[in-house]
Amino acid sequence: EDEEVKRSLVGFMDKLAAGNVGRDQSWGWNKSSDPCNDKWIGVSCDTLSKSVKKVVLDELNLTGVLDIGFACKASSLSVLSLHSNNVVGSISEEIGNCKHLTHLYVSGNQISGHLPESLKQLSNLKRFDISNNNFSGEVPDISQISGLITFFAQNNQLTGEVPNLDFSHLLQLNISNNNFSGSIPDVKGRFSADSFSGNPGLCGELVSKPCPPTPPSKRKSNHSSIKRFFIYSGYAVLGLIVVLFVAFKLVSKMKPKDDKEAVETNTSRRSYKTSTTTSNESKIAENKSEYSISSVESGVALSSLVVLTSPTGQGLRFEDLLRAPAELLGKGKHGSLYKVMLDNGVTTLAVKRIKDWSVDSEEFKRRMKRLDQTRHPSVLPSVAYYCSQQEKLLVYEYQPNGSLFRLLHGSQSGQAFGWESRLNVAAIVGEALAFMHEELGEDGIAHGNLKSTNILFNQNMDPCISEYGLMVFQTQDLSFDFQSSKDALDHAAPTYGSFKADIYGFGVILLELLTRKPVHTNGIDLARWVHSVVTEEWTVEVFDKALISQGASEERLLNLLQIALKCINPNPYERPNMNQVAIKLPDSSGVFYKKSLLNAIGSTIGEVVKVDDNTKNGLYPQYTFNFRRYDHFNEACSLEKSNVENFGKHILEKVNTKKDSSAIGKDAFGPSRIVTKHRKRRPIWKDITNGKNFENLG
Ligand SMILES: Nc1ncnc2c1ncn2[C@@H]1O[C@H](COP(=O)(O)OP(=O)(O)OP(=O)(O)O)[C@@H](O)[C@H]1O
Repeated sequence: EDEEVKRSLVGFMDKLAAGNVGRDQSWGWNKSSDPCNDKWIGVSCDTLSKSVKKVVLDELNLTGVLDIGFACKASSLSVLSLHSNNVVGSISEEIGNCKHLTHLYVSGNQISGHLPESLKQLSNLKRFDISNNNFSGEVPDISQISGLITFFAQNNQLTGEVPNLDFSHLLQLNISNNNFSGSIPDVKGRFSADSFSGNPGLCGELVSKPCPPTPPSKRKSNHSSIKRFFIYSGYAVLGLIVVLFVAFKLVSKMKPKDDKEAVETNTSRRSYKTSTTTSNESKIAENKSEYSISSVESGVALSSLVVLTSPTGQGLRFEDLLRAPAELLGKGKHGSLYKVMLDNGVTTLAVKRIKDWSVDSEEFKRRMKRLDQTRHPSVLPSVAYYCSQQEKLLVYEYQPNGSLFRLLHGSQSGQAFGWESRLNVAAIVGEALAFMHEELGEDGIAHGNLKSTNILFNQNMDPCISEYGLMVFQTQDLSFDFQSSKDALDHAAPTYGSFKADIYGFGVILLELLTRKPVHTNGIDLARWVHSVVTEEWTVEVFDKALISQGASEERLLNLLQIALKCINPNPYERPNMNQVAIKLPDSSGVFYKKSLLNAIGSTIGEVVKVDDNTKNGLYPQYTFNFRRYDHFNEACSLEKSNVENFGKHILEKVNTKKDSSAIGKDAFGPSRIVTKHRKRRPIWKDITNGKNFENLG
């Protein structure tokens, strides 16, 4: 780091740790050493630029004063985390200098004062947690930070209206126990009353407290329109009741006949039965398929397919599934998996049939509902499910590019799966898992069966976690390394074991990425093998030789190995939680950022006409663009590198060498705009999930 930054950081720590008896030499943070080369405690650096990227000083009993100004002298700082210390002071306007900040975590301290206006300038901010402090005053308008996904500010003394946030993109919100007042805005059905409770001045439907009527002066002008509105609504409601009544009568008359026809037309293939258990109304409400079906195995009439909110499932009926040809993809420990191509010739689904499910039907339905509400772009959502006493079926979108297991250990395992790609998989999966654990911690829903066959690649070769929440961890499933802690876990809540088993599973995935060795070979367990090699100080031996020959830095390999070893600690109580793991992983947002920027450039200047998916060979995809705006310039430009900025320059060079500026037109972008215009805009989850729809970015 450069001298000035180093001095500021030392100043930052001196203030923060003032009077901290626990601080010793081993922490670093002094002028005679370097934060990156000498590994100051809590500091992570960018390996190329050797500049400070993350400062994580959680639970260190720090009791001094926070001086953000000093910290933000490290201009590439992306994560600042001071969870659970006893730090005082305030967040000053100088935080605006932390332009690259993506995560700000200061919860559980004694920080007070107003939030600075310059927060608005943190356009890269994704997660913001100031909960459990003494902040007061109003929250500045940060609605422009569209990449913000977490906003936690509970248990402070904040006042004014509910912060103006981009609710359609925010994934986590908690502003409970403050002094906010006024009406709760439309949160797009994404948050419940819990996010707002403990603010006596708040009103609105969500907190079941009607807002006071608008003052008479305002009301008067609206009076006649309100009156008219009520009169017409009255008529409308009356009309609707009549229509529903008639429809109900008609449907109940026609229904037995319809079902009979259905049974008759389908008996040649499978046997269908009408449901006598559910009323028509509840069928509509639960979005169930039209037909109920007898169990595939036993022929007993049971409940029907429940279609969830994912767009792929809309209109899906059980009979569509049964009519379609199914190909058995594999039989795992917990059931079989079928690839099902629907009649429409477009939709391909993967149907998991679970046997011996240890959870009762009610619990299963509760899980499915919670999982449907908890979306992350890198977690494959279930499209629909079927639940009977005898069996459960889970429907997912089919993912065409196989699993991480196949990529690492499949038949073409000779092919390159580069270091950067492996780091990206680790980062994306780690962040997604941390998100799910945080969201579903209270519901006790962990993945339960995390392994490389459950990490799938979608059509863009982005990894996603599949089958989240389907299994409940049982101590008899413990692998060798768990045995020593079996007793301890037997006495802990089962859900605790599930979350800790996920951490273990993630650690094993990291080991697979680092070693390219399967989890079990000839009776040898990968985790045990790595442990034994590391304790005998043959550490370098564990790494995949291909990584070393590709020039992966030993330091980064060792860092990732350290994380993996913590995750597979035989004692589950000593394993970190997923948030602690994710924060240590390389930053995955860069991956999303590059991808969406590519798409942004594409949609602005032309069309992506071809994508060569080289990812299987360990390369980035190659995009070929046709320029829309520059008609005379109708050549394609391709990009082989991951480096988007070079790509921007490359396009501009081409445009500029044409020297025919009149043909480019008035609205052509100036040289810096293609790159910088989109640079400020971080991708939002929706952009990432729907890779083709990037118009808004333009
Ligand atoms: N949605 C999907 N799209 C494409 N392939 C999938 C999908 N889900 C699973 N697969 C693949 O199908 C194969 C069989 O899956 P299955 O879940 O039955 O096996 P498993 O994960 O090895 O075992 P289990 O989950 O029962 O412990 C695996 O190789 C898996 O990667």
